[in-house]
Amino acid sequence: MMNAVLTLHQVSKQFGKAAIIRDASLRVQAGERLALIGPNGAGKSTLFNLISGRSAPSSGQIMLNGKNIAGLAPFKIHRLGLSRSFQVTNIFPQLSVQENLRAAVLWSCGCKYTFWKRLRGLSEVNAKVDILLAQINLLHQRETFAHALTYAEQRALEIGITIAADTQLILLDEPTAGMSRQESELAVALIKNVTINKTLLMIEHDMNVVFDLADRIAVLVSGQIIACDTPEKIRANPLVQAAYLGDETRREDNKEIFG
Ligand SMILES: Nc1ncnc2c1ncn2[C@@H]1O[C@H](COP(=O)(O)OP(=O)(O)OP(=O)(O)O)[C@@H](O)[C@H]1O
Repeated sequence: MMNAVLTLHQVSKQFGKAAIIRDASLRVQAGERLALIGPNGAGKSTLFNLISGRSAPSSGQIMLNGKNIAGLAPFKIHRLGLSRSFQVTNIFPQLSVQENLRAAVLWSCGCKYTFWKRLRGLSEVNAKVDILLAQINLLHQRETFAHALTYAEQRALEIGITIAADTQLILLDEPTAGMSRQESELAVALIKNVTINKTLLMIEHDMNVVFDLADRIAVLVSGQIIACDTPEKIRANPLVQAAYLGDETRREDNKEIFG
């Protein structure tokens, strides 16, 4: 059996009396790209919040490399090897692109202020920033204030911030939301590139992106994982088709994929 980087075992989350996540179990294998899909309000962001420590599950286990991380603080989970991006772009708009990345690199290695004074330390950080700039195709924008980037460039910067810590597991929340088809295609290429030899778990609504990027797809409906399989098997799964074609908001988009 392949190595699981992340394992969810019967994870549930209640908000008051409402059961939002119900007995979710999932294995994310080392090196795979797994997309979490599901209709609006299915609980995808809630599940990401449980995995990344923003909130604690009501019950169940979340194992990161064999260690139960359920209920740990986000920074502790990060130190154990998980980074996440958010649905809403999360950058420092008043800092330049390279300053954003430098801050992420410094934060990720737990560097204190004094670290800046050590030239060797600083040049190591700058070298890492250069690698990140190249990976996210923003070398030519290094001095640009983050607020002046295009939306797609801001999302790329956010991915750079997310991967700065070199964690084994990367969680991306709707990385192509709001992008044009052409921007999405560039973002997919970028994500493929930066997740080589990493493990990716991502929430994504755009089925073209999902089918292009994912090795496997997990489908969440009303807080339950109803299927987790290869893209082809998910496409042919009648339960998934019913869930998607029943989703009024995306019926037309989804007809193309499942219809
Ligand atoms: N803190 C909270 N308190 C109460 N209910 C919540 C809370 N957070 C989320 N919910 C509810 O949980 C359900 C799932 O929300 P969630 O945002 O996880 O869904 P989602 O699948 O990410 O949706 P979308 O695709 O629209 O982003 C929704 O009904 C939401 O109202």
